[in-house]
Amino acid sequence: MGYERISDANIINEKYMDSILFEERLIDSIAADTEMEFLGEKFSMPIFMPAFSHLSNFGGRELTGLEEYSLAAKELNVLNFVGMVENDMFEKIVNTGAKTVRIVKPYADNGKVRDQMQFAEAHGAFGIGMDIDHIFGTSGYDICMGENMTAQSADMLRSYVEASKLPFIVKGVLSVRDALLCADIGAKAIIVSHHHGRLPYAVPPMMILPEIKEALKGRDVRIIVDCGIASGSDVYKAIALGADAAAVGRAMLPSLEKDGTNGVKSCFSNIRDELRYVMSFTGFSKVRDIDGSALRFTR
Ligand SMILES: Cc1cc2nc3c(=O)[nH]c(=O)nc-3n(C[C@H](O)[C@H](O)[C@H](O)COP(=O)(O)O)c2cc1C
Repeated sequence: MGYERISDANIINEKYMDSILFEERLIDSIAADTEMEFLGEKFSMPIFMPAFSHLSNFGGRELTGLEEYSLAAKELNVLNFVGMVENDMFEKIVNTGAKTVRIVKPYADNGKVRDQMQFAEAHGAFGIGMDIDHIFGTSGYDICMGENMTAQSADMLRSYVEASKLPFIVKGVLSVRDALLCADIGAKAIIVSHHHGRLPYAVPPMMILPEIKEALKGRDVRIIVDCGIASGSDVYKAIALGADAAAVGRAMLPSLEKDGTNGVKSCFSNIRDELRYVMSFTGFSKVRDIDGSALRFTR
């Protein structure tokens, strides 16, 4: 039999997540509750919106997909994220009333980075951040939607943190080394992610998560995980391995496309219900109590 090489980090990631199984702990268990706290605010579940961009008006509807999922975030009381957008679109998103983190691109035009961060702060963002895993393309620095990206030093990141009163979140952390640098520059949270497989053979975020969690012990840095998270079981595994919350991106796209805000609400509610179910089955009634003791690793 031939051996087929797999470099796609999305496939490697799915296989890793599916290799983790649950024990049951039913005696003395009570029905779980999915409320949680993140950076001083209460949310209904540890399941956050993704930092998306480029979503236009699905089905010819009036609002863009970005606004539709932001409305769902507001109605569900979950933390909202948005990625590469111009200021006018950011304003529409924040005006939905969703608590929103703006993830700014590592633009080569540093004035644009600072302008977008300042705009976010002035218009009521919950937090700001940067996706540091979108610096490189295969020919050098990446170009996205005609915008050049460039390298970001620790000093540059620190200067963004110092320029704002908002919590700063670094997205695209996939090593203990970068996680510790994020703590050093004063980031309040990181998103452990490979940005849907930008790097071939990228380590599954959940595989490296326990090491990152351990390295950040005693540092004031919260952890979010994304990539391939599509069910309550996936969210549970992320939390059990050390995350405070997980973000669901591509898995909610079909519901968003079909039914807009209501589709996303129903998708997230289903994921939350499965999370609650697995928590109850494994003996954890509160999100903050979940640990890895009910996980079984099969590889
Ligand atoms: C259509 C689309 C647009 C995205 N735009 C951004 C972006 O502008 N900024 C960013 O940090 N990540 C962006 N992402 C990456 C997601 O935030 C997320 O990290 C990635 O899709 C992995 O999560 P998932 O597997 O749940 O989709 C985008 C992803 C998709 C599919």
